[in-house]
Amino acid sequence: MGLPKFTRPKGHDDELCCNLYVANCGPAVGLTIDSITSAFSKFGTVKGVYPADESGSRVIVSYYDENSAQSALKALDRCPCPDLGGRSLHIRYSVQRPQLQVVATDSVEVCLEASELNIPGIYLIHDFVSAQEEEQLLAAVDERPWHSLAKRRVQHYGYEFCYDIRNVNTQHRLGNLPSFVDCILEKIPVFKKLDEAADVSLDQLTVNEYPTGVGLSPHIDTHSAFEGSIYSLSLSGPCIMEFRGSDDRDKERSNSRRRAIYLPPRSMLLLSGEGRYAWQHYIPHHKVDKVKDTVIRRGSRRVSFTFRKVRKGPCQCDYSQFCDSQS
Ligand SMILES: O=C(O)CCC(=O)C(=O)O
Ligand SMILES: [Fe+2]
Repeated sequence: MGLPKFTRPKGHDDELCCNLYVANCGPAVGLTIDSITSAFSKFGTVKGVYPADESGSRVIVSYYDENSAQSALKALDRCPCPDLGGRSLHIRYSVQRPQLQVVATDSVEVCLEASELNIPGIYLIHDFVSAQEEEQLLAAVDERPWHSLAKRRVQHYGYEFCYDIRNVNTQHRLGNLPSFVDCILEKIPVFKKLDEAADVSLDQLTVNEYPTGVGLSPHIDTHSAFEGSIYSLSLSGPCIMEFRGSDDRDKERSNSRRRAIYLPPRSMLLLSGEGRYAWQHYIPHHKVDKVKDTVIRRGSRRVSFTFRKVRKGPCQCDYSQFCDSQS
């Protein structure tokens, strides 16, 4: 049986419940599960004693009855416990995390191909760069200075992207895109076969480095900042990218407007048309992703190269409700 996952109760600290989080208690401090069970059984029938984490010195004592838990907490918290070698325990209430429910309602089938997504304008090409090119691209960015944001690091080329205004300062050009991305830019025109209208002359690059488990909040890239084609190359580690149809305010229906795609390293994603202008994209903050029936661990980092073309005039897209140029 898997380990039950417990957390602190949401409400007031002294709200009654059946489970106690007991610190300074467990095999790592010389107390067996049997001796802990026996000591806590004085206050009522113990349903189970489980490790609270990997430390070996914190356990969850679970009773059938709240009153038993309350009595144990009152008697044993911060008092030397004679049945446990005089050890002083630190005890709080704890509730079981509704984990299965979260997974069930929160998960969305992850597609492997963009065509399965059913979002117009989204395309994915696997193995867009070779393993050797991937290595060279990573080495090139690692030789250059990173700029640290709260949870990830970035580099900007061509134009700087300003996160506070979610836009670029078109008056301040940093220069040409660096020559180490030539091997990518040369191949970009193959997207024309998938999307005739794809922009292939790109002048802005943001490199993002995400540590394991770090994702990206839902957003639509500002319409007035960039033209209609946004390319994102994934390197080093995989992730999933989710999409949310942003006009859907009805929570009941929101699942039908949520889609997800698996982005393996070396794949190139194109967001264009409706997928670029009218769907939010984001990367869930997960350390592992469930893709079909396989659990895939995110690597120690994912590095993405996002190529865009800075817009010089107002956006005139057909999605005015999402367009900052038209509102
Ligand atoms: O990391 C990525 O693949 C996406 C980055 C992104 O959406 C952005 O910078 O706007
Ligand atoms: Fe984006």
